[in-house]
Amino acid sequence: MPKAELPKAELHCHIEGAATPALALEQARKYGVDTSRFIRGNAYMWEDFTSFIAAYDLVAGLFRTPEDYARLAETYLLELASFGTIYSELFVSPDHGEAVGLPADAYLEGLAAGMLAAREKTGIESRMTIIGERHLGPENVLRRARETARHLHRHPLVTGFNMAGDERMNRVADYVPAFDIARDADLGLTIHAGELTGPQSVADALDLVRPSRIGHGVRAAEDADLVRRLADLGTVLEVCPGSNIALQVFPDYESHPLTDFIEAGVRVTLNADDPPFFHTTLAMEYERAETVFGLSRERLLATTRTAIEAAFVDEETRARLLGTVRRCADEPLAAPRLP
Ligand SMILES: Nc1ncnc2[nH]cnc12
Ligand SMILES: [Zn+2]
Repeated sequence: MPKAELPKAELHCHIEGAATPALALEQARKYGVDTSRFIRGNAYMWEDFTSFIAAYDLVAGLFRTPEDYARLAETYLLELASFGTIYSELFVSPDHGEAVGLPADAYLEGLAAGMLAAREKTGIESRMTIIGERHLGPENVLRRARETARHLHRHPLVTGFNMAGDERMNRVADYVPAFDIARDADLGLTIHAGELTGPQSVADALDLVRPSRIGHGVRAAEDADLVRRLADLGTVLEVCPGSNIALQVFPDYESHPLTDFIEAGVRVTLNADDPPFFHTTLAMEYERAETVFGLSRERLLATTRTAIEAAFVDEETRARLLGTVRRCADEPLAAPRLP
């Protein structure tokens, strides 16, 4: 563990989007796949949201067995732990497993093996939130919610339900039955909204899904009443500044509303979304929050605390992780002591 690392926690990282180009290239060699369409040098190639999702799907297609997914999760979590991350909530998408013939069960078991191996080696805690992909349509997301509710007991690391994908397609209302099933199954709820479309999608998410967290939510900044509503409700935003700039949700960091939300009392967390696709890491997000957005060390610690408070974990785990953050706040130069 490097010295004097501020404890970090993330609530928003898509596991397939965490594969580095180097790991993707190794997988491509293993399966004899030509990657020249989507990897050049050490970078993924895409230019807008649509081509990003296309590249992302091609990378996901390079992971085909439970062992591949175990390696992906363990590699990513070990990297997170190396810079002081104590908790990571991975967004996992069984649609990607199914696309290469890997059933959801085997997909989740592979990921869980990697998560447990990383915890064994470093103490990093992690959980999985199941993604329904919006652009695959309401029926598909509903099927995913039903299956997730059924699989809960077999996969104790699955604790949440989410919808990602192309927010420009269909209406939030079309997906309400899926979220109702997930809520009834006691899964934590979060939903991508206010990233590719405006504040109305955040308002719809609050009205119809009633999630405790929103993925991105940044375009809510265009509506002052909505920002007040987020603050009053205590809804936690999973803010991903590097992703927002890479996907041109905002032209530059000066236009990004992170600090406006904080000043308005909205609860925010820092996240990397799909780190290598957006040339970022969680460490870089924390670093940038300090150097570009001007957040103090106390504010960064508060951000980690908010993430742990909003994490989809059992109360015992939450208390233990909050204890780690508290000890670091008391001892400003101490590295996080993982259990
Ligand atoms: N930034 C993002 N927005 C919506 N869906 C995604 N899936 C992976 N990354 C995403
Ligand atoms: Zn996302």
